[in-house]
Amino acid sequence: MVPRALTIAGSDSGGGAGIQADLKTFQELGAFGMTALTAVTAQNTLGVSGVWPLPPDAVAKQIEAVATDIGVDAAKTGMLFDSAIIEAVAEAVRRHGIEKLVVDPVMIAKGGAPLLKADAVEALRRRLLPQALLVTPNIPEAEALTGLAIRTRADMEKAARAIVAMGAKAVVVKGGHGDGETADDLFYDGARVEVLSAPRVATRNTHGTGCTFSAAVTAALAKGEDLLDAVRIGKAFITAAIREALNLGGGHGPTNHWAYRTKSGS
Ligand SMILES: Nc1ncnc2c1ncn2[C@@H]1O[C@H](COP(=O)(O)OP(=O)(O)O)[C@@H](O)[C@H]1O
Ligand SMILES: Cc1ncc(COP(=O)(O)OP(=O)(O)O)c(N)n1
Repeated sequence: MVPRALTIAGSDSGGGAGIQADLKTFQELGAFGMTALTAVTAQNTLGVSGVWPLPPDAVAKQIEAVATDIGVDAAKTGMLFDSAIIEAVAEAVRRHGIEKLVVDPVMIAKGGAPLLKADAVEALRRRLLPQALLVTPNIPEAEALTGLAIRTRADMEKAARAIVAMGAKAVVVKGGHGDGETADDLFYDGARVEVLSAPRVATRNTHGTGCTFSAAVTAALAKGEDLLDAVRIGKAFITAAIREALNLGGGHGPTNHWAYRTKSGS
C-alpha cells in the first residue's frame, strides 16, 4: 500500500510553512500527500499580510472527500484559526476514525502574526488534544496550553505531563526557541521521557520549522513507524532541513525540504 498522509492546515503563499511545507515533506519521505485547507494567507519571508479563513463546512467536506475515497493512514493539523474550524476538524477526525493524528498547535507566526484566535485555545485543549496521538507545541504554545512558565528542562517536562493529562497520548515540547548550543525537544508518552537533541544551527532561515517537523513525523507514522521512531525521523529531517536552509527573501528564509533525502542518500 502507498502510505497516505493528510494535512489539515493553512496555505503559506511563500511556500516555506503551512500546507506547502507539509506536502513537500510528505513527498520527500515517500508518503502520498493530501490536503484539507483551513485558511489562505498572503505571506512571505517578511511576515503575514493577510488571512482569509475558510468556512468550517468547507474544511469538513475536504476531509470527508479524501477519507471516504482514498483513505488516511496518518494526519496532521496546523493553522486552524478559530474555534469553529477546530470543532469541524475534531468532529471529522472522529467520524472518519483517523487514529494517527499529529496536532501542531500553531498559534503565532515567526513574524508575530496571530494564526489562531486567542479564544480558540480552549477549543484546541478540549476538542482536539484528546484525539491526538501526538501534540507538538513550541515553548510559547506549550505555555499557552498549560498556563505554565517554561524556562528549564524540568519546566518542559512539567508542561509535557500536563498536556498528556489533557488527553493527548504523547507530546513533543520543542526547544527551537531556546538559545543553547543544542536544540533539545522533550518527548513524553505517559511513560517515557526522552530528549531529542541536535546541534543548534546559527541561521535566521527557520521559517516553517514546526510545520516541517510535524509533517515529517506524520509521514513516518503513515509509513507504519512506531511513534518514538517517527519522532526521531522528524527530528533528523528538520535538522537536515535547517542545516541546509535556503537564503531566500529578505526575512526568515525557508528550510530545505530536500536536504534530508540528498544527505541520507536514499
Ligand atoms: N536553529 C535551530 N537549529 C537546530 N534545530 C532547530 C533550530 N530551530 C528550531 N529547531 C528544531 O526545529 C523543530 C521545530 O521547532 P520550533 O522552531 O521550536 O517550532 P515552531 O516552528 O513551531 O516554533 C524542533 O525540532 C527544534 O528543535
Ligand atoms: C499557513 C501557515 N501555517 C503555519 C505557520 C507557522 O509555521 P511554523 O512552522 O510554526 O513556522 P513559523 O511561521 O513560526 O516560521 C505559518 N507561518 N503559516
